[in-house]
Formats: sequence, structure tokens, C-alpha cells
Amino acid sequence: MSQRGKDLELVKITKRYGDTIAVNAVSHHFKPATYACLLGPSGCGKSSTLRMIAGHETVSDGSILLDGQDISRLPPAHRGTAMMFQNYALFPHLSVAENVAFSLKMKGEDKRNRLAKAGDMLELVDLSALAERFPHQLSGGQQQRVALARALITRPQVLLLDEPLSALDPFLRVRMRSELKRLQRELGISFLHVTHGQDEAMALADEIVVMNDAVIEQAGSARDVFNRPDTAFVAQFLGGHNVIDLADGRFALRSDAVSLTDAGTGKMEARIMAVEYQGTHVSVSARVAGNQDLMALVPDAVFFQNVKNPGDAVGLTWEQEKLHRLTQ
Ligand SMILES: Nc1ncnc2c1ncn2[C@@H]1O[C@H](COP(=O)(O)OP(=O)(O)OP(=O)(O)O)[C@@H](O)[C@H]1O
Repeated sequence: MSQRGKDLELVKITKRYGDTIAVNAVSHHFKPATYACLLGPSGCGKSSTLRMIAGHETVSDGSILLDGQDISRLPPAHRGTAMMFQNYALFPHLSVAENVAFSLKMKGEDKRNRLAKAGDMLELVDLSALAERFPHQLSGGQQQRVALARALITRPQVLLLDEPLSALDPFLRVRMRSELKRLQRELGISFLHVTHGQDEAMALADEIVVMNDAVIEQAGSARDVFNRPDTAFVAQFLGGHNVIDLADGRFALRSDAVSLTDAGTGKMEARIMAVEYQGTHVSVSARVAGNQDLMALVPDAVFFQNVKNPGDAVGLTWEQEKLHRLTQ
């Protein structure tokens, strides 16, 4: 049941709510059959962007093209997109199979056809055995699979997912994460997944699109965005980096690139503020001149060769090429 993916293009889309500009002239080209994550802090405009693509929110300015066709003024059901909501929005009085088949009923398909298609979708998400149950008889993870099947039954070219994993416990979240990725690959369509979790985005995304303050701050593969953040915001939001101001500019420096040395022998002198044991690594926070705190992520075995404690004076050092220049 593989479907060929289509490319989705946002051309200067803007969303205004009264005086609030939630999305400010955002342009982006999502390649076909990509798992893309829209990542950013609360209020940066991720959901508004997704809802405009889905057609649940009007576009104040700009256009949305799917496979070259302007879909920005079409009703949601005619766009070739489908949305899976955060709270799943299942109908409590309908069985699992009827929930999944619901949109086909609205389209007037006959019962036999709709139940057959719903059966295929339930198989896809591994829920065939629970077709006759009602939503309240399902676990959170199972409800989510129903919501997925219900969105996929419309055969969308782009599946839009708004914080799809946020209601699940951490264990299930990781399991559903790989499930989503598997489905995306198997179907060969694009998934556009909104999250504020950088771990989630890095684990899933072929492409991470980082939003901040109503605009896209940076987009690229997880590895590129992590290793070559453009701005201090991206470096800090993705985590694992220090942002340091040096005489010749502002730089990102990965915490695992910082080593501790004896006082007087490093590139910077510092005083240890906190030490946290994290299993494979020890995270050491150290204050340098100007009250900047730098984080060093030291491998467990290395740290315990020469244990340091809060209050100790140390040197911090790194290889020069590990400094990554930031544009702002
Ligand atoms: N219906 C609305 N009316 C007025 N303002 C809104 C409306 N929906 C969103 N906003 C505002 O638009 C901005 C962007 O909101 P949006 O929900 O798109 O952000 P988000 O990045 O998805 O945030 P979150 O992660 O908290 O869901 C916020 O300032 C928000 O308060």
C-alpha cells in the first residue's frame, strides 16, 4: 500500500491573530517522503503552522503548495493532508473500527467497503484484535494507534502530527516513536511532526525545522543542526552545547568537547559549581571569569581518575577546531 510522496511547499505563510503574529512569512520546502519535525519552544508558532497546512486555520498571507498545487484555500478533507490531534479526539460512542472508518462514512462509501478499509488500517497499526472495542476500553498507546489509523485511512500525502507522543508515558513514548518512523517509511509519505522535545526530534527526523519567535531559525538533518547550529538560540535549545563569547566572536562548543585540567594549565580558569553523575558521563558545571557557566561532559572513567568537587579550581580546555562560530 505504498504511496508516492509529494512535496509540500510553504510560501511566505503568515498567521495573525489580531495583533499577534504567530507565524511570520515562513517559507520552506519539505521534500517528498520525509520525516520532518517542527521543533521549538512554547508559543513559537509550530501548531499554527501545522493547522494552516491542515486547513484548520486560515492563512492570513502566503500560500501552501502540495505537489505544486495551491491548497491553501481548500477545505481540510480536499487537501491531501490529514491531521492527528494531540488528544486523539476519538468518538467515545463509536467502536475502534467505526472510529477509523468515520471519514469514509462522511464521504458516502458503503459500509462493506469502509469496514474493509478500516480493517486494513487496523492491521497496519497492529490493532486488528481490538476492532470492536470502544475508546474507553483502550490504553493511551492503543488510542493513539486508532487515531493514527483514522488519519491514515484518507490516504494523505502528508500526515500532520501535533505533539503526538506527549500524552504517553516515557516508555511508551520511545516505543511509539519507532512505530511512527516505521509507518512513515512503509507508507512512503511525508510526516510533519510538531514537538518541543529536542530528543524526540533528533531521534525521528530526517529533517529538523527549528522555529523561534514565529520564524524558522534553522533547518537541516538532525546531525547538521546539532553540529552546526547557526545561532545561540539553536545551540541552546538543542542542548549539549556551551555558548561562549570570546574576543573574536560568539561560539558554540559541545559540552563533550570540554575537558578538565589542573588549575593554571587550561584555556580558561574556572571554579566548579556542580557535579552530576549521569552513568556513562559526569556533567560538571564550572564558572569562568565574567560569571559565565560552562558545562563539561566528562566520560565516567576519565572523571574518576581525577575526581573534582564543587569549589575546586580547575582549568578548562578544548581543541580549537571544536569551536563553532555562531552568527548571532
Ligand atoms: N486562536 C488564537 N488566538 C489568539 N492567539 C493565538 C491563538 N492560537 C495561538 N495564538 C498565539 O500565537 C502564538 C503561537 O501559538 P502556537 O500555538 O502556534 O505556538 P506553539 O509553538 O505551537 O506553542 P505550544 O508548543 O505551546 O503549543 C502564541 O503567542 C499564541 O498565544
